[in-house]
Amino acid sequence: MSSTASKPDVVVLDYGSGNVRSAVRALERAGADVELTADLRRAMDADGLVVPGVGAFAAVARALREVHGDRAVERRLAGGRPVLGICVGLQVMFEASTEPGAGDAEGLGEWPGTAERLPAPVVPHMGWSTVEAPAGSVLFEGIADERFYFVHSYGVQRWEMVDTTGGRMTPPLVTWAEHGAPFVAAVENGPLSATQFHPEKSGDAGAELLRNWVRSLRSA
Ligand SMILES: NC(=O)CC[C@H](N)C(=O)O
Repeated sequence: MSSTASKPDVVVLDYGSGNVRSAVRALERAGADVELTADLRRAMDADGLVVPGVGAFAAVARALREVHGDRAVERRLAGGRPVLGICVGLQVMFEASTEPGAGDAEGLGEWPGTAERLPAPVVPHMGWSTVEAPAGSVLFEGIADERFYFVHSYGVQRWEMVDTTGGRMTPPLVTWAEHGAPFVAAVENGPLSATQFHPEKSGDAGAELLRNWVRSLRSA
């Protein structure tokens, strides 16, 4: 996909998150022209916006708001323009986290729900896990049986969004994984997608997932 001089294919939002460089490299390998920036105009104009995230939920939510990343996400979604959250970038698309220090830190609340500590004997969940992807998933096309790399202690363990439109709303596609309990591994909800795992650290399967997302930008 070749971007015009006026805009990149993908902007990775540069707001101090720790995994931006690896995300940029992985997206470039997926065939996208990528720009790392916090410039809101560039973030709005790009075909896709990636919101990476590592570290504490509250710090990520605060840093995102400090560059008005919340505004970029909301305006893009209002216009049906694709956004991909990664790791804490998935968690902050929900309402909250019970992570210490999160206190009353609010996520963007694009989906109802809370990230809660995984009830497993060993936390963080650090390693490769398989996922249960629903039929029709675009992100997991051709890779639904693969394993992906996770590094997290919190996860959204209940999907709380309900369809109040009587079936007129296209239901979100929720992919699950398990570590002590089932948790949301990925969501595809119209223009908003997110993964709890790190596709940029998930080898060939992660690279294919990013290629699937970059290809979907063409039809957005
Ligand atoms: N990989 C991370 O940065 C961890 C994210 C989050 N603090 C969690 O433990 O779930």
